[in-house]
Amino acid sequence: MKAVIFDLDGTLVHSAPDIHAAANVMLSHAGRDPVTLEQVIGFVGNGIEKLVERCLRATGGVPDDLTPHYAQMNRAYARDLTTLTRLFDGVRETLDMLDLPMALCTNKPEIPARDLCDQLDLTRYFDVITGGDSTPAKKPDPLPLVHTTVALGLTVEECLYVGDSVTDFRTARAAEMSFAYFTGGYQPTPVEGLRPEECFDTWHGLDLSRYA
Ligand SMILES: O=C(O)COP(=O)(O)O
Repeated sequence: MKAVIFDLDGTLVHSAPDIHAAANVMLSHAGRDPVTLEQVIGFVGNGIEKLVERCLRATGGVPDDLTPHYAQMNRAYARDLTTLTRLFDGVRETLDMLDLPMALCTNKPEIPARDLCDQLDLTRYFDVITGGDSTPAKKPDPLPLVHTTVALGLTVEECLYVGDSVTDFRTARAAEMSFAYFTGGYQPTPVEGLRPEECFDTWHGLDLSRYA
C-alpha cells in the first residue's frame, strides 16, 4: 500500500451537528419544521443536494424548484462549518503517525471540504482533496476515487479507501480498491458483502496497513 484515501463526514469528522444547524436554517426559510440530529446523520453521505432533498421530503415534500433551498443551505453551512464539528477521537494521532501520502475523497462540495479542513488544521495531511463537485460524478460512482488515485500518481491497487458508509464501501468495490470500514461513524450497521476483517470501530492505536 502506497497511500490512504479517506472519506470526510462521519469518518474523520463528526460534522453532522453543523450540517444539522444549517439544514434547520434552510428548513425554517422554507416554512418547514426542523429535523433532528439523528435524521440528519441518516441523510449525510450522498452530497449536499441529496441532503437538502431528504430534509424537505421528511418535512412535507420535495418542491419542484430546489435551487433556492440549495443556495440557502450552502450559505448557512458556509457561515458555521466547524462551530460544532470535531475530529473523532484518535483521528489526529492516526494521521500524525501514518507515514504515507494521504488524500480525501468526499461527497461534500470541494470548497466547504477545503474550508473545513483549513479550519480544523487537516489540510496539511492531504496531497489531494476531491469533493463531490470535483468530478462529473459523485460516490458511489468510482470516478472521484479513481480521480484521487490518479492525482496521487498511483493505481487503485496501491491505495486503501477508508469510509463509514455503504456508499463508501460500494465506491471502493466499484473502483476495485481495498476498503476499511469505520463502524463508529454514521452508518454503524453491518454491510452486506463486507468482510468483518475490513471493519474497525476506534481510531485509537489503528494500524491501517493491515487492511491493505
Ligand atoms: O454527503 C456529504 O455531503 C458528504 O459526505 P461524505 O464526506 O461522507 O462523502
